[in-house]
This record gives sequence, C-alpha cells and structure tokens, in this order.
Amino acid sequence: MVPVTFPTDKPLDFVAIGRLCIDLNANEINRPMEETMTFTKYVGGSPANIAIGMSRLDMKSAFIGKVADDQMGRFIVQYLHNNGIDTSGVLTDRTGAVTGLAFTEIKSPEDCSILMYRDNVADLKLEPGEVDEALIASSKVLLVSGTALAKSPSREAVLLALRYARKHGTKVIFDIDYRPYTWTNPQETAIYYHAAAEKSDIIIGTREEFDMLEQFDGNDERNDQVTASQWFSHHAEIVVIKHGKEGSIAYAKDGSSHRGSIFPAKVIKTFGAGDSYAAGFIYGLMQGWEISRSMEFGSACASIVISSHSCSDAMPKLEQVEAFMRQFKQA
Ligand SMILES: Nc1ncnc2c1ncn2[C@@H]1O[C@H](COP(=O)(O)OP(=O)(O)OP(=O)(O)O)[C@@H](O)[C@H]1O
Ligand SMILES: O=C(O)C[C@@H](O)[C@H](O)C(=O)CO
Repeated sequence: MVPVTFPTDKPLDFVAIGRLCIDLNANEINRPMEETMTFTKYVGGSPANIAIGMSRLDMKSAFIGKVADDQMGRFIVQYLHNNGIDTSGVLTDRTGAVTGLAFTEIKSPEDCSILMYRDNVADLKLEPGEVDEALIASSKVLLVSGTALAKSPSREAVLLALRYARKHGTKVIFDIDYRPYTWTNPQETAIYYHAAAEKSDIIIGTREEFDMLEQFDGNDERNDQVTASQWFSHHAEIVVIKHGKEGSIAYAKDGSSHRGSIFPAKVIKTFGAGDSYAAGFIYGLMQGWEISRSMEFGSACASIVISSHSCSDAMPKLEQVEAFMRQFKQA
C-alpha cells in the first residue's frame, strides 16, 4: 500500500521555503577553526540543500525565499538555477540585508560544529505578500524548514505558505531543523514549531528537535511512539525521528513503525546527514515506495553526503545512490 498519496495534477514536484545561505567549510580539517586558514564556499541552508537534493534526483523543484543584493545572493540564485531549480519565487532584498554564513568546523569526523553569522540576514526578511501562492498551488509538496519561523516577517510568510498549501491540497513536509541562533527563547520556538507541525502531513526531526517542539505537551517521558501519536491527532500521516548513526524510526498513521538502519560511511563531517536523508526519503515516498525502502534510500544519500566535504555540492544523483547501494547488496 502506498504510504502517502501525493497529488498528481500538479506540474511541480517540490517547493521549499526558508533559508538560503552560504556554507564556508574548513579546508584544513581535523583541527579547530582557530587553526583554519581557508574555506570552500558552497550554497547552504537546510531547505536549499534539500531542494538541491531533490533536483539532483530529477524532481521538478522550486524555492521560495529571499537573498541579499550582493555577490553572495547572486551566487546562490545562479547555483539554484544551474541545478534546475525554479527561482521565480526567490526575491532580492533591497534593505541592505546580508547573506547568512555557516562556517563549518571539522575537528574530527564525529566532532563538527557550525559557527553561524545570522545578523540582519536576507532570508528572514521574506514578507508574507512575497510568498507565491500559485507556485505552492502548482507543487505536490511544500517543504517548510523550521528555522524560517525564527523571526518576522519570515515567520508570517511561512505561516501563510502553510495556509496556501492546505488550501490547494499541497502536501506539507515539516523539517524541524532546530538551530538555536536567531530564536529568542525555547518557549517561542515551541509555539511557532507547533503552529507549523499541526498543519503538516509529514514531520521529520531528531529526538532533540521533537523534545524542543513538544516542551509544553506534558508527559516528560517523550518517547518516539508518544511523539508520533500526538502528531497523528493533527494532520500528520508519517512522523520520522532521526537518531544519527543509530539510524532512524518512522511511524505511519496506520499504526506501523519502521526502523531505518545506516550505510557505512567514510565520514568527513556529519553535517548534511539530515538534509540528504530528507531528500532521499521524500524522493522515495514520491515514487510510491514503501516507507522502509524510502528510509533506506535516504540513509544511502546521507552516507554519501557525510563522506563528502560539502552538503549541497555533494547531494547525489539517482545513479550515484543506486551504485552506492549496490555495493552493499552484493556484499
Ligand atoms: N555517522 C553516520 N553514518 C552513517 N549514517 C549516518 C550517520 N549519521 C547520520 N546518518 C544517517 O543520516 C540520518 C540523519 O542524520 P541525523 O540524525 O544526524 O540528522 P540531523 O541531526 O538532522 O543531521 P545534520 O547533522 O545534517 O543536521 C540518520 O538517521 C542516518 O540514517
Ligand atoms: O542550515 C544551515 O544553516 C547550515 C547548512 O547550510 C549546512 O549545510 C548544514 O548544517 C547542513 O546540515
């Protein structure tokens, strides 16, 4: 049985809304950033990474967001365009806002952190009136990345995008994507995350992100099953909880649960696992695959990306994922 039914009468497969930033990943790895002298520039931002991942997997993708009126903003738009992503929903800020920067520190394969520069960033200046309703209406899926709820007017733009999606029968996928910067306090985070999660058909997050989302929901023993049951009482059809190298678990509204294992990886940096997993998982569901097969595909995408220096650049094409998975099937 197909786990999720996506609309078929829409020309676009996927549209994401939220952060467009620049990753500056340390070239001198396995040391603290204090000892790093050079970085490589990539397009970044969790929803941008996922949209790039979807496009690499031949899904017709678009983006709704805002970039700075500078070289970085133009680099981002050009990169999305070059990767087949419809950028008609990406606007340019004219207030002097800047591009968010994510400096990735790679102390060791398992000890990575991100230094975020996010003051006065363009992506959080997306106005509700700048959200393209027709673009959302023409897409099978809208992906909302939680950090876009961190500040107005982006917050209201995302809440309006959610209303458009529900109005036009576009499936909503909420990637919780909690990043502590920009938020004023955890209570604010939970309230706005709740507003998004209650309108979502598929919710993806780590255990910690769900704990942040559910901090007012009582029952301190927040286990994965309790979490899933709570969201099924709203719109959710699938709830996925990611557990790093322990894999993932998905719950479906039909009562089934599915454990996702991982593929061995020559880890360079752990960042990008969540975005690539999401792209592969969503791709699988949109092919009509079972949840377990979609999780497996997402895990393969994740292993490929964490074995690479970048996130966006490393998002794999279909044949690359298939070749990667065959290694383990033949073993
Ligand atoms: N070390 C690893 N080796 C192999 N697969 C991994 C590893 N870490 C994560 N994964 C895969 O990627 C999926 C998502 O990773 P994780 O749970 O770390 O999400 P995340 O915290 O959102 O990731 P990110 O670090 O990109 O924010 C996991 O469920 C697993 O399938
Ligand atoms: O989403 C961010 O702001 C950081 C990303 O750009 C970076 O690629 C990452 O952390 C992916 O998980």
